[in-house]
Amino acid sequence: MAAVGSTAMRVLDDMFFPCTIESISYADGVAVAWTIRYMDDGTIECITDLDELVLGKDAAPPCVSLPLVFDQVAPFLTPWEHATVIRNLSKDLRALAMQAHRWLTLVVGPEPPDIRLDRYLHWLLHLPTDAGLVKTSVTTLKATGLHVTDRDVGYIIRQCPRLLHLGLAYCPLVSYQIFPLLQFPALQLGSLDLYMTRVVHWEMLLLKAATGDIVEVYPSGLVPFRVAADILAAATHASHATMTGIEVCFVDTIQLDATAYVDDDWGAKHAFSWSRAILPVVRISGETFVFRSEDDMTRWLTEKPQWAALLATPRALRQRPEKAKDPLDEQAKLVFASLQEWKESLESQVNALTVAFMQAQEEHRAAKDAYDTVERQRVAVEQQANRAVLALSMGRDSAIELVITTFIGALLWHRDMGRALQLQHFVVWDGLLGHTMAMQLYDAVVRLHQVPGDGLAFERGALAGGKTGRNLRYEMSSVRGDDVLWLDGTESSCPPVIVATMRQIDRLVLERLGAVQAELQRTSLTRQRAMVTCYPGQGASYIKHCDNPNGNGRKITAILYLNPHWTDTDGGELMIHRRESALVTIEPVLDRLVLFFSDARVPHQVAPTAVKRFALTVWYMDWDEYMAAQLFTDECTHTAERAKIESEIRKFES
Ligand SMILES: O=C(O)CCC(=O)C(=O)O
Ligand SMILES: [Fe+2]
Repeated sequence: MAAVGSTAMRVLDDMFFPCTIESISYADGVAVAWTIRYMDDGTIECITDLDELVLGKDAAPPCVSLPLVFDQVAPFLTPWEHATVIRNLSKDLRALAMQAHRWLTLVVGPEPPDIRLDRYLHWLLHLPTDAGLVKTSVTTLKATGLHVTDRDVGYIIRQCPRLLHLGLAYCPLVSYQIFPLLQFPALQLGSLDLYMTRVVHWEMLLLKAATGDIVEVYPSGLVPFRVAADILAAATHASHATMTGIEVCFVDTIQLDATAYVDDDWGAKHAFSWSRAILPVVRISGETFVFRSEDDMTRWLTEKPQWAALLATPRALRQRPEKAKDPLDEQAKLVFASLQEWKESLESQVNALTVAFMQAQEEHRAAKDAYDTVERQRVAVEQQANRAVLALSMGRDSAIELVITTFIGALLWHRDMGRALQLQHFVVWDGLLGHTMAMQLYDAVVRLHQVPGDGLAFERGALAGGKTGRNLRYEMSSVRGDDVLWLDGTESSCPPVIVATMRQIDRLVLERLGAVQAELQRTSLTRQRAMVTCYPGQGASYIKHCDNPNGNGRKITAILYLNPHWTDTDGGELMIHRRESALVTIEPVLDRLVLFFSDARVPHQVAPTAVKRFALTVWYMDWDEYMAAQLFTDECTHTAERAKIESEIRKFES
């Protein structure tokens, strides 16, 4: 155990510093701190970690004392280094200085980067040493940040005859010319490691100017950087001057700060110290160089004043000399300009279309809103109307029902006409033909009734005819008091207005109503001949009946009334029988069309008429039912039917 006064070595970063133990502090009988005094500079320090001390016999103090070393180093130091660095370095320096001639390995590295220690290295290499006091090897020289050149490397090698390995880290300017040193037989140097060290293939650049003068440029001032090419490529303003294969461009758009760092193509960072914005970029045989500092450039320019003139007038040089116009270039420019124009016009079209599209979208949205609103109103009206029709069709007030039904017919037309037909089995539609055409039809019918011609003569309305219409037919004016004329429209003397009217009713029933009314959609409808009727007055009527009581094929009865002068007292109303003995009364006024299902759903009658009453009736047949009635009514049915009709007639007569 070491005692106060014994010698020791303080170990820091693998370095040994001789010291003596001044005092030892104890806590609970255990040593916790050692106060040591360094032998070289006499400073005192307190150590709490015993591992940092090597105690014992080997810890012999070196014979060189600090004042000696410091005195020799001092002349090489700047005042700043003197004040701040030397204290830390002195221990290293002294230890190293003792050993230089026995070094086997030397690694020169970049820390700390901002302290130039090449002077110390030179001093170290020349320092007389005492071989008896140094250790056998030193692995690392930590005095770094050296600006090592080929010359320095050569010097180190010559001064350290035992050096087996030399490592250079971040020494930027070492050339290939040092490699032959490795083969030099008098040296033992076995390996040279270049860690991130830029090796250039020239020591000195000889620039030959136009005058024939040679300009010497040392590598420490001019370094080829890939980034220099990038600077040049990025430059929007560069002035050029060329002299015998050397091109100098002054780039004035790159602002390099005094401390700008630029990566070179070895990945190393190089500090630029340019306070000016104008950066000369030199191109020699295709390689691009920049000066790392204004100092370097100044040195270079001092060698050759004509380059300085170039720098002094960079702005005058900025204008590139006008090239002779190449017609192809001109052509390309025109094409480019027209393409550019085209592109711009397309862009503006796209913009305009986008605006229009957005407007249209807006309008569409507004229109859709408006449509939705109206549609909602329509549905509400429709529902109200349907409710009213339904309520009335229960038979409470036939007069109002008629009005409502007519109203609905006028308002909602086909679709809702189909709905009305569905609900109440009949509909009334006023103004089928329009007044003019209706009057033409009226006139034609009256004329036919007055002046029968070409076989178009009215006859008494017949009854029965049975299911097929071919069985027993009879006339009985107390049952049916009209005169009738059947027309199919092909008769030569058939008035064209009748044909047009039939077509109009067809269009309504077959095309429109047939397309929307569910029951009619399922039926294949065909129209029969038209029947023109004239109730001659004097109380002529038609008693309550159904047009298709027995499956004779009639599906829809359509009656168009033709009485322009009808008044309340004329009678002849069509009376439709509803449930619970309610009656709907329909006046047979001009151009009023009544449609109803021909079967038992709509029993109806014609009230006694005081005046002549004209109408045109057509029946739309359910073709399947009609054909079945025609084909499958056998003789037996005929006989039974006939007997039944005869008994009916007797009943009427009695
Ligand atoms: O003319 C009318 O109003 C109805 C006639 C009728 O019911 C018929 O002919 O079957
Ligand atoms: Fe009828």
